[in-house]
Amino acid sequence: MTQDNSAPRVLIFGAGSLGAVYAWVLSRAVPESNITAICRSNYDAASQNGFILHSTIWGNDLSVRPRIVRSVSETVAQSQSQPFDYILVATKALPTTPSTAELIRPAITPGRTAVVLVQNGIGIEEEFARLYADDDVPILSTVAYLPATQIAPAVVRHDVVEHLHVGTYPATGVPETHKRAAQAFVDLLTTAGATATLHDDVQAQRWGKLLINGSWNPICALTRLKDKQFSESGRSPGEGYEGQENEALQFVRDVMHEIASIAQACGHKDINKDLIDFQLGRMTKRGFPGIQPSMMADALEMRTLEVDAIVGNAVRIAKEKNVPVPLLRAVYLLAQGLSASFSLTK
Ligand SMILES: NC(=O)C1=CN([C@@H]2O[C@H](COP(=O)(O)OP(=O)(O)OC[C@H]3O[C@@H](n4cnc5c(N)ncnc54)[C@H](OP(=O)(O)O)[C@@H]3O)[C@@H](O)[C@H]2O)C=CC1
Ligand SMILES: CC(C)(CO)C(=O)C(=O)O
Repeated sequence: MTQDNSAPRVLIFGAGSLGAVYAWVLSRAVPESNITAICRSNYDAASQNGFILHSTIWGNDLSVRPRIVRSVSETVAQSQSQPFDYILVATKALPTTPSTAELIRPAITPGRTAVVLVQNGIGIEEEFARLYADDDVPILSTVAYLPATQIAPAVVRHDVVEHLHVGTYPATGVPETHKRAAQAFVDLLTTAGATATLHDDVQAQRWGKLLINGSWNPICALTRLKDKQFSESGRSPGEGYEGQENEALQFVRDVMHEIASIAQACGHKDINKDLIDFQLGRMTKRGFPGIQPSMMADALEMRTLEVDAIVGNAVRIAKEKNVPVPLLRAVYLLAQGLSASFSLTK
């Protein structure tokens, strides 16, 4: 495949559900030959057919054929001196050895490559910021509203919503070139026809999204119910639904309140009751059975759960700030236990 030197070059590390969606999205703004996807379990399928996307927003049977490689070293050897403009990290945010920050480092050209973290959770940027502290590498932290599931190798279903919130990490004290890299990435997605918003400080968006992920993701993973299914499971036989919040939904709301009180203790005053109503409303407006959060997809396949990035880090911050979070702590320990059980039963 010949590359277009006038267009940005993108490396996708973690070409699963979100990685595949963004490969397709970006292919509407840059040639497929400028996009490289590092694949692991879906390598054969992606090499043969590219990625197939079925989306309620963009349509069915959409396909994209980026360059497919197995590893960072393979792509570095192939690309010789041609630097990547963006490395999209769309793996689950898991504590691995070596870390993801270490794994992608050989593909980074300081002064040129921006690292775009497309991952849920809180505090996920720190391993990258620590390792690249002495290098000129913009770290773009992003918050994705994009429910997507890989339903077969390299085949992804996407539903309902698509929006990426983008900002530098950290929000302040970074060179102006890092702020420009964030703007350029938003412009690239907008040119591709996607929805992206630039934020001076994207951490408030992270906490706002954590209301959803810190509650629904582990609750759906633990119960194996989609969000709407769980909320309806709290209704007693014969009990009406409209206008009445049942026990299950009240429980999710209570967990969200604990997450909001941690965010407030960190200075994010907008993570409040109104935002909880809004985030809960996303689910109540949806038709039955609702959506399957990414952690539920992992639980059904008995894969390690992203429980520390999404719940554990928030519980640890709560402890530091003396914020009582008994429900969130219980959810964390149960989800952590479930995740640990997978390696025992495999
Ligand atoms: N799915 C969703 O609806 C949403 C997810 N998110 C967040 O986005 C992030 C990505 O989630 P999602 O797309 O669901 O994740 P998936 O599990 O679908 O995809 C992750 C991909 O990363 C690959 N991968 C992991 N480690 C490596 C490695 N060392 N080398 C090469 N490939 C690797 C996996 O390969 P393998 O299959 O071999 O394990 C898999 O293909 C998460 O932080 C999630 O919380 C945010 C919003 C919505
Ligand atoms: C809840 C959802 C789908 C929102 O986009 C998500 O972030 C996830 O599944 O992890």
